[in-house]
Amino acid sequence: MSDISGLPARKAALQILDAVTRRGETLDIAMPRAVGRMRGADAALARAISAEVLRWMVDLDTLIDSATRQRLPDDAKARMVLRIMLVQALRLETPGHAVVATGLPLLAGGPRRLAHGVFSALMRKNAKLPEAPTLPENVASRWQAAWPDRVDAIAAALASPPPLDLSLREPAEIENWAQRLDAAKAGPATLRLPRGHAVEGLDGFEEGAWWVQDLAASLPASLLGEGQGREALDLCAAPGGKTLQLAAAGWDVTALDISDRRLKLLKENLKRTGLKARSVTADALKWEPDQKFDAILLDAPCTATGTCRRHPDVLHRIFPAQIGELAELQRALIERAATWLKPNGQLVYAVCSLESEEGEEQALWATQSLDLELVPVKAEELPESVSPTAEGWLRTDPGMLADSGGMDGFFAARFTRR
Ligand SMILES: C[S@@+](CC[C@H](N)C(=O)[O-])C[C@H]1O[C@@H](n2cnc3c(N)ncnc32)[C@H](O)[C@@H]1O
Repeated sequence: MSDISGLPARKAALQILDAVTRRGETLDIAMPRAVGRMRGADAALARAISAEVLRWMVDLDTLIDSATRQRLPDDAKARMVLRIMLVQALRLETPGHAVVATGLPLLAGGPRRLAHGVFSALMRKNAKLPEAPTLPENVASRWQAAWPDRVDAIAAALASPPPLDLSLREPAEIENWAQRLDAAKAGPATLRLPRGHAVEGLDGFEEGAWWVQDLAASLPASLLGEGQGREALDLCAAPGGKTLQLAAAGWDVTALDISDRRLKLLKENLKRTGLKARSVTADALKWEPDQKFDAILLDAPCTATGTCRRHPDVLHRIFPAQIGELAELQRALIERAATWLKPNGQLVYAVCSLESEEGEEQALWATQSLDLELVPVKAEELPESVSPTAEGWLRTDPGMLADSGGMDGFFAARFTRR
């Protein structure tokens, strides 16, 4: 059945969506296994279909339910195939005949007539998706409780994948690189390009003049300022966006991560940019340093719900149990890191999460329970588009900077030892 042109990409999309929604796998883990050695264009199509289904799943289901007399079970294969078919017609501009030709074979031996009927009925009715995706119920209730004034803007930001942000190795060269890349300035060291560029083909890639990093992701490391040769520990460092930033800001960096595979990417990034850092493969819960540090950046493992625009799988595989487990790990990491600071040293704790249990609540706990004192973030340390919170923390969300492409959701707080 794979003789039908375009069918392998749809089969891969079905496999990816199954892995995310049934087994809780990330898009990034499910994707390589599903696409195997598929042509680049097919693999990109499989990812685009999967990501769009994950973004619009609730609204696709509303359409499907409006056209079926008997509600299809949530986990029915026919429902997933219909989501795949509809999203192509409604979001990816795939012609109806191609949608049908590549969709129905996915249901070999199954309810093909039903799927064909539902798809055709919705197309005849000129079915449409809303302007902004509807959040899955559990996500909506969490974010509504945490960000009642921001939740609509966050959902609206989910409608499209984000632009491409580049962090510059030499921020002083920003005007020059903005011109060479025809890019907009998004922050003092960040350039922004429309999405869709092949990164390796861009001017400056080979010479390591920049690396890909969302504007929001570049803010936590910037809170540690210039290193002037002092010692910094980048705890949970790989694949290394923030290690590169710290090294470029003159810190003598030790970059630690538990994952050898991810540290390999960090080393490749160091090589390409010509920046230097020591790398250590270790579990931060067991490792003991033989020195203390002037600065520690703890970009902790988290649910990554702040990256929902590029990783919409988080909308369907993160539940309170995962948030609770990660929050526990984060506390253990903060507790250890706090003991590795030199007197007057600074610790920045950061997560790319929109869950207050991983962000705001951790910062409060750290100042109440550990030997740490908050060093409030000041407005002048941040790009014009971002302000510190009243508490002196940094909080971004995908609905910020909406007119120029948004930004990831991040939380960061800076402490010193009491
Ligand atoms: C949010 S990512 C770090 C991103 C990185 N700071 C950057 O800017 O590219 C979290 C990292 O924590 C690492 N990690 C998870 N548990 C760890 C542990 N117990 N010890 C050390 N690293 C850990 C993961 O391998 C992952 O690379």
